[in-house]
Amino acid sequence: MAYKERNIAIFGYRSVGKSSLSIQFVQGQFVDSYDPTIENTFSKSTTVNSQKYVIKLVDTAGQDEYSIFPVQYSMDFHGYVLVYSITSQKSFEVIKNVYDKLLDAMGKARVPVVLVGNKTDLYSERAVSSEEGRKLAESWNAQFLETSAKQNESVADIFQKLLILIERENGPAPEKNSCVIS
Ligand SMILES: Nc1nc2c(ncn2[C@@H]2O[C@H](COP(=O)(O)OP(=O)(O)OP(=O)(O)O)[C@@H](O)[C@H]2O)c(=O)[nH]1
Repeated sequence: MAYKERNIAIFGYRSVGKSSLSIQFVQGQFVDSYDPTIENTFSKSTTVNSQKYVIKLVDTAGQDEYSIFPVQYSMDFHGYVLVYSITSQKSFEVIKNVYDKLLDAMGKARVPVVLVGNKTDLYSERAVSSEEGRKLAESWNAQFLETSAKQNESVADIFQKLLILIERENGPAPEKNSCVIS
């Protein structure tokens, strides 16, 4: 069966776990060291609903509230993973900012996005409630997940959900209703 190529970029404040989520998804391992990313591209095949996909995953350099949205990420990308850490209110504020800039750069009212609250294993340091995350995602019409890259919790679900969203966005138009009212 033919496979579909999907380009996905992962955004978020510094140190929220973008690289760790990418490496956990692509290589199935967690590296407990911190090495700030400039930009990294990963490739991974996966199957969702019997459709094969090859994902090109671009792990970006951490953004902050002053970052200018890198315009190259608004072109040729099918969907986005927006990550904050549940231990950092600051990272939650930054991700709202990143989302606004992303929409501006794309010139669209909505884009396929999965909002991810990472580091659930650090539950004693939680600073952002699940409810806050869920509400933000709802306001964006996006999907929401909490994950732990460390414990490989819900990491593959991020990409499964995003591929389904992208499919909806790019899929064939719904069949016209052939019912004629006279
Ligand atoms: N406990 C815990 N630590 C995590 C988790 N995910 C990432 N970390 C740690 O958080 C630190 C930053 O992780 P990275 O994956 O490098 O974060 P990043 O968002 O790619 O960082 P930048 O490249 O600076 O933007 C590292 O020390 C990771 O080991 C997680 O789910 N749980």
